[in-house]
Amino acid sequence: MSLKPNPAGGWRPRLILASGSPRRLALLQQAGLEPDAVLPADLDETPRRGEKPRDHARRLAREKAEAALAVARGREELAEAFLVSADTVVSVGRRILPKAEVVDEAAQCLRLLSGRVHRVHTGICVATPAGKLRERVVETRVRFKNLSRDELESYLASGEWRGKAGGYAIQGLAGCFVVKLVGSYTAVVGLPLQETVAILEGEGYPVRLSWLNAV
Ligand SMILES: Cc1cn([C@H]2C[C@H](O)[C@@H](COP(=O)(O)OP(=O)(O)OP(=O)(O)O)O2)c(=O)[nH]c1=O
Repeated sequence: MSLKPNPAGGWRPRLILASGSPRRLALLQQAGLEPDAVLPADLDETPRRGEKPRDHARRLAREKAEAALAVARGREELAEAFLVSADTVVSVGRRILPKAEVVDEAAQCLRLLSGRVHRVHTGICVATPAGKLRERVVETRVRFKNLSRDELESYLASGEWRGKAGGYAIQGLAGCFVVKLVGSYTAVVGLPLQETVAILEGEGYPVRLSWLNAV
């Protein structure tokens, strides 16, 4: 890989985040990584018939990466970049819960999640400057307390569920519902940091270079 000078950071390779999620940007920054470009992909996220939740998360992460790569190819300054995309899916058994857009959807999800264990599958896809795609799905099990009618209504009134897989955001008020979590907290929020950093480092991206000046 031939490195080009990067105005944002010496000679480090360019980094693209293929996501419009502010949580994913914040998580990447938490890992000391500042993307040079943010390229959200607009995809049809409907699950295929019979598609398993983890396969769905893997496929969408890859499709987001491919869509963003097509855009990046047309931009000289993004040549030879690393790219990161992700997709988060909440499931109960084989059932994939929607990304709640209206209050009824969120209410249905939360009634289903109340007092039970569910799974959060976050697919990640890392594209390298050499054109390789590395994929991984991180699975986390989360148990919610029994939600009272009051809790449910207050949560729905907060609006925090909007645009979130399974109709909740663990990093907000819904953190109060979690009895137990086995797996990766950052994967539930939207980007599993340990696994993302491991893939980037394994492919030669100098992740820890940017940690040197972290306070
Ligand atoms: C379960 C859960 C999901 N989420 C969010 C993460 C994702 O943003 C969203 C799931 O939808 P995604 O389709 O994974 O992502 P997105 O549409 O928000 O962004 P993009 O496709 O551009 O990357 O739900 C939380 O923020 N907290 C949670 O606890």
